[in-house]
Amino acid sequence: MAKALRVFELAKELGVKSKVIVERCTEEGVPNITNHMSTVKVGLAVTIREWFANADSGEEEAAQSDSEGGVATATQTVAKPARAKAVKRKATARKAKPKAKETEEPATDESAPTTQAAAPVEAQAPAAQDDSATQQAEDTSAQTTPPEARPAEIAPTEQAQPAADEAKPGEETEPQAPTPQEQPAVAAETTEPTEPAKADDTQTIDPVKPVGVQNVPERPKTVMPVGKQLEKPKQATLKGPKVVRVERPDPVSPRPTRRAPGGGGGPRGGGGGQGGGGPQPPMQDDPGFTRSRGPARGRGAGGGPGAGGGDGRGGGRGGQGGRRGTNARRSRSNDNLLTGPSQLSKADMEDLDAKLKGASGYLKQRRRLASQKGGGGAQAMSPVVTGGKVEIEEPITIKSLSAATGIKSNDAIKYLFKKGVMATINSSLDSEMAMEIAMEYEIELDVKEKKSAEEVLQKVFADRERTDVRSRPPVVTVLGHVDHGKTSLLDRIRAADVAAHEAGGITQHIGAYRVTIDGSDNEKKTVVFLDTPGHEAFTAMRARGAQMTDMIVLVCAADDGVMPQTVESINHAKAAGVPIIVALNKIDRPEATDDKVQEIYGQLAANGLNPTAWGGETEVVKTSAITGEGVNDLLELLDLQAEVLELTADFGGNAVGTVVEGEMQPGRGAVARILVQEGQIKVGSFAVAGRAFGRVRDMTDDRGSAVREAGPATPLEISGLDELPDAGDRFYVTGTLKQAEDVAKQTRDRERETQLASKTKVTLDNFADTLKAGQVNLLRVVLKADVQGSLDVLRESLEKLGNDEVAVRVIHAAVGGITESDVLLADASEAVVVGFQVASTGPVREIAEARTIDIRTYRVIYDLIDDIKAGLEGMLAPERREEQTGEAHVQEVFKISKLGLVAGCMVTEGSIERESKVRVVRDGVVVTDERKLNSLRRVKEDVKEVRVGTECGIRIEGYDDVKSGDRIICYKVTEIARKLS
Ligand SMILES: Nc1nc2c(ncn2[C@@H]2O[C@H](COP(=O)(O)OP(=O)(O)OP(=O)(O)O)[C@@H](O)[C@H]2O)c(=O)[nH]1
Repeated sequence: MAKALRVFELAKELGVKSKVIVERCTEEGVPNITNHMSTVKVGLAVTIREWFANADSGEEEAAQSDSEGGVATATQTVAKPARAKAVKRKATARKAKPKAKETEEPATDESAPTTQAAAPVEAQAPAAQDDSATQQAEDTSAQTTPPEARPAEIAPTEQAQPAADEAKPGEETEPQAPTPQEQPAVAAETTEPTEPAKADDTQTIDPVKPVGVQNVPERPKTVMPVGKQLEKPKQATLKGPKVVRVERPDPVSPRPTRRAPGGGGGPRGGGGGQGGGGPQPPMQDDPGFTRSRGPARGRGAGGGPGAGGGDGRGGGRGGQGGRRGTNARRSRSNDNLLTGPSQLSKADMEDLDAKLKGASGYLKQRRRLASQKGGGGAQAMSPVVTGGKVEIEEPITIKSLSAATGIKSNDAIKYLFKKGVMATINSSLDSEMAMEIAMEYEIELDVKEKKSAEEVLQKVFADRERTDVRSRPPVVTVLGHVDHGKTSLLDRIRAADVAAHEAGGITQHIGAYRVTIDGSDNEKKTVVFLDTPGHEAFTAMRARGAQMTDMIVLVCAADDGVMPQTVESINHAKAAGVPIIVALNKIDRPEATDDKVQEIYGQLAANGLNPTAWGGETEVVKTSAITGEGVNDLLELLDLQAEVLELTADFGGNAVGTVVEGEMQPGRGAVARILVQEGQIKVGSFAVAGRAFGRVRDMTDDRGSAVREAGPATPLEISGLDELPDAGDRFYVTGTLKQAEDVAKQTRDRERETQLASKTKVTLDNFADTLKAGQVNLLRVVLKADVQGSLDVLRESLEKLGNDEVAVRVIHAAVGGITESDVLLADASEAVVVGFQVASTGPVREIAEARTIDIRTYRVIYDLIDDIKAGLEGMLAPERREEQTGEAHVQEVFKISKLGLVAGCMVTEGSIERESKVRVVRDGVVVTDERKLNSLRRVKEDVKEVRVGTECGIRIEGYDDVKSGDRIICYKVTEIARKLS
């Protein structure tokens, strides 16, 4: 609230005597100003200041031309410095208000003092006047101003009127001195609104600045400008970005720590100040902020960041206030939606996001636009917008790819469609395809294989502390070509005649044997042998054998030499990185001559196994499984090699090993043959192997003896697992059954996922294959086998058979005998049932017969594969071979009654046979084909054959369009059954 002054205070301020003011007031009819202690209302004080200021500025002119006492008196009393300042301010006012200047220009010299006196009222828009003040100003003007200058002088006063008019309408035309009762009321009205309008709105002119004394107190803060600017502040002329106000400002919860102090611009920082004002709630504890509020500056139309920021401190802060203002922030944030990740803080982003979510109309449109352009907000963070590296875990589906990268599922599906791949959101993608899609969006996909519970378990075992490390027996794998004598050699070593019991004389599945031999130092040494099948179909099993072995004995028949599977075995050994010792077996055979041996050495050397006899490093031992020759030498070499390798294992802790084989045994259920590689396993141990888990019920060694506990390098058969594990599965003894179960169940889930994924697996390659499959003749097979390993390799072998036209599809493969459900499945899917080393029961056979389902069982793998191959070949369309036997030229065509058209021909090549097929060629074009002859005549006789150089009459069955000049070609067709390569 503005403070009223006493006369003496005002006099001091103006540098005049109190008496002068009292006298002037009395002269002007101002009531209640009787002595130096009289109270001067604010409005009156302004008027009094003007009197003395006017008197000062018009000093010289007044001295010459103005004879009016009031002004003349004032002129004489105004101090010089105050006068100089007033002149300066006036000049500034002219700059700021050209309009005011224009009104002054017509003024004559005589009117100049008056005009100058009126100008401050107009241009400076001083604080609100009360009626008396206004009246005083008008009175002054009326006395001194020429008629032509009056309207311009009065105008601002009229504009300043509303406040007064409201109180006293109609009084303007008859100016009177206000009554004492009216005056306080008007003063109250005029002083109240002054509060919000602070100094920075006063533009460049300070009409109430003291003119007499330099060190006078600050002008009263409550004094408000009058005239135009009170109601209509001058428009800020900012050049900053135009901010579109899009909605009513939302109340923003104050964040004092984030607010810049300020907002009230300096003289030229008004723009920034405006930006900072308006919608902000007052923050009383923040003076800078408080200054920024208010109707005059708080229009929310301020410039953007720093726009119009003043050069003074206040201006700078005003600019900052503008940047922090809600509207400014919203404007900036919205821009960021389009331009990408912003510099805004997390809090700002959350704030923005919340607003966007709740917004409608324009903002939603902006958000949509931003989303389409891929900028701003959450979208901006998405790799689909930013590109870069993205990790994804297998198995990958379109859905998971979309989730990881932000690529829309539909876009991925469309992409695949364009590539000719039909897919759905749940379709699996191989990693290559997923990467290809990602690359379209400049995303580098880093495909991570999912770490299974088993892998975690494996790591636990790998990282565990070794507590009882000791030397262990070597594990030796015997590899070699089929029938080169692997099993016989092993038999010789372990004195067990396994080969005699093998159906077809072939080792069908992997076996592990623990053999005690006489070591090089005459100590008994134990060696574990793995006997692997030699047939090509068992490649996978051989590979597994090589992976768990310490060294390899490569059996090569001395009468045969290095064969394809010998080379393959060498490659497996090399891949496993284990030493190889060659057993040149069947050395007792007459074909095993020295020359042959040398030839084989050459073959071995050519495959990277240079024999020591040739100066190489590969030991080659000549052996005979029949006579036993060289077998001890071989064992000695193995022992030496084991010493070199210094093989050790941890005999403490839980066992870990590898499944060698699994089979279902009557009364025992799932039986796993395992090789323990580290730790201990006991009857009662909890174990997991692949999908199988359980508690070890019983254990037998390789000789069939029951054991209760076993350590490293021990081949065992164990029962107690709930399912059959696969050959090659890692076997772990776990602390609890739950742990084993968890690992096994996860493996089962993964298998199921993989199976499901493989059903709908989409790749560019297999899509074409799938299409072809519609045209391929499929031989569907239900496959049963005695053990898992055989089943795996049989399945692989069968599915490899076939070509573009025919193929085998194993629709079901399982270990065990042929059951009714196998037959029913085969019936439903038009399949054959094939059993290897398994049988079917009588009732099952009866069902099969009733449904005409073909059940075939085999004991030798060759027979099974050959039969299936023959079945496939039978499905192949036969090859059609055409042989031209003769050609005749039509010389003339006759129409014979009862017979129709007859072509008179000359046989030009071979012979025309009655039973042959013919085609007609006209001008090099076949006009009809695969026709039969209706009649073949020579002269008038029907004949079976007409030879070259002979004329004949030909009638073609169903074709009467033969013309002279046609060629009739005679040919035979033979069909040849095709073979699969
Ligand atoms: N004369 C002679 N015959 C042998 C020798 N070793 C094996 N044979 C014979 O060769 C044939 C095949 O022997 P296997 O031991 O079954 O050969 P394999 O390599 O184990 O054969 P697969 O199990 O099919 O891989 C048998 O008839 C054996 O009697 C040998 O040193 N000398």
